[in-house]
Amino acid sequence: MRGVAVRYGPSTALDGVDLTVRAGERVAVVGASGAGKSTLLAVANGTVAASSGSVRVLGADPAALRGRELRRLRARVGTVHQHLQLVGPLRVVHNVNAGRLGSWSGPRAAWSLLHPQGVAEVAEALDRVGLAGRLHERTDRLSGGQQQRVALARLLVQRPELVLADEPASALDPALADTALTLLAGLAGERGGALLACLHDPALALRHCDRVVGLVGGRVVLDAPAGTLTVAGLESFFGVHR
Ligand SMILES: Nc1ncnc2c1ncn2[C@@H]1O[C@H](COP(=O)(O)OP(=O)(O)OP(=O)(O)O)[C@@H](O)[C@H]1O
Repeated sequence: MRGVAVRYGPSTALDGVDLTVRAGERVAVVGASGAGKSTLLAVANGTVAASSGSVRVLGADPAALRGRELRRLRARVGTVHQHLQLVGPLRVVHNVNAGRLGSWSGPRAAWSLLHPQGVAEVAEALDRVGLAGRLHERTDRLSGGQQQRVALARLLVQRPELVLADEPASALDPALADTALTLLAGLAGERGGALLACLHDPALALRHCDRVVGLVGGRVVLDAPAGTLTVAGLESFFGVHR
C-alpha cells in the first residue's frame, strides 16, 4: 500500500501508510491501543476502503473488485480477526469449514451444514491446534482460548496465501501462543505467501517475525528487521506490554 489514509469522520485511523510485504515475509505490526493496527489489516483484506492512497493485495485492488473476483481474492487471503467471528451455536466442524466457503459452491456449503464435508481435514486441523476430538462440540461451550484455536483451524483448512492475523494469540498461554504463531507462519510459507500479524507481545513478535512495523497515531514510525530490535525497546517505545 502507498500513501494510505483511512478517516472515520474527523478522526484519522491511518495516515500516509507505505507498506510492502514481500512473499515469504513474516511481518509483525505493533503499537499502542488505537494506533491503527486493526485498520491496517482491514485495509489489507479489503473490508475497509482507503480514504486515499493505493492498495494492492496479491496483485489486485480489493476496493475495485466485485462479485466473483472479490470472492476469489478473499479465498486467497485468510484473516484471524480480533473478534473471532465464530458462530457460537454451531458445532466446531462447521466453524472450521467456514474457512472453505470461498472455494465451495453455495449448494455444497448448505449441504455441509447437514452433512459436514471434508471432516478428515477438519479433524487434522483441530489436531494441529490441540483440539483433537472436539469436532462436534458447540463452539460457544469452548473457552476463549479454545475458540481462538478454532479460528486458527478455520484458517488451516482455508490454506490462504496471505495470512492476516489480529492478535491471534491474545487468549492463549505462552506455549500455545508460540504454537499458534508457528502454525500461522508455516501456513503462509506453505503457499509461498506472507504473514502480517498485529501482536501485543513484543517477545512473540521478535521470536516469530522477520520484520516489525510500528504504528503511532496511524503513522508508520518504525519498519525494521526483527534482529535489530529488543523486547525492552519495543515495550518502552510503543507502550505495548506482555
Ligand atoms: N469503525 C470505526 N469508526 C470510527 N472510528 C474508528 C473505527 N474503527 C477504528 N476507529 C478509530 O481508529 C483508530 C484506530 O483504531 P484501530 O482499531 O485500528 O486501532 P488498534 O491499533 O487496532 O487498537 P487495539 O490494539 O485497541 O485493537 C482509533 O482511534 C479508533 O477509535
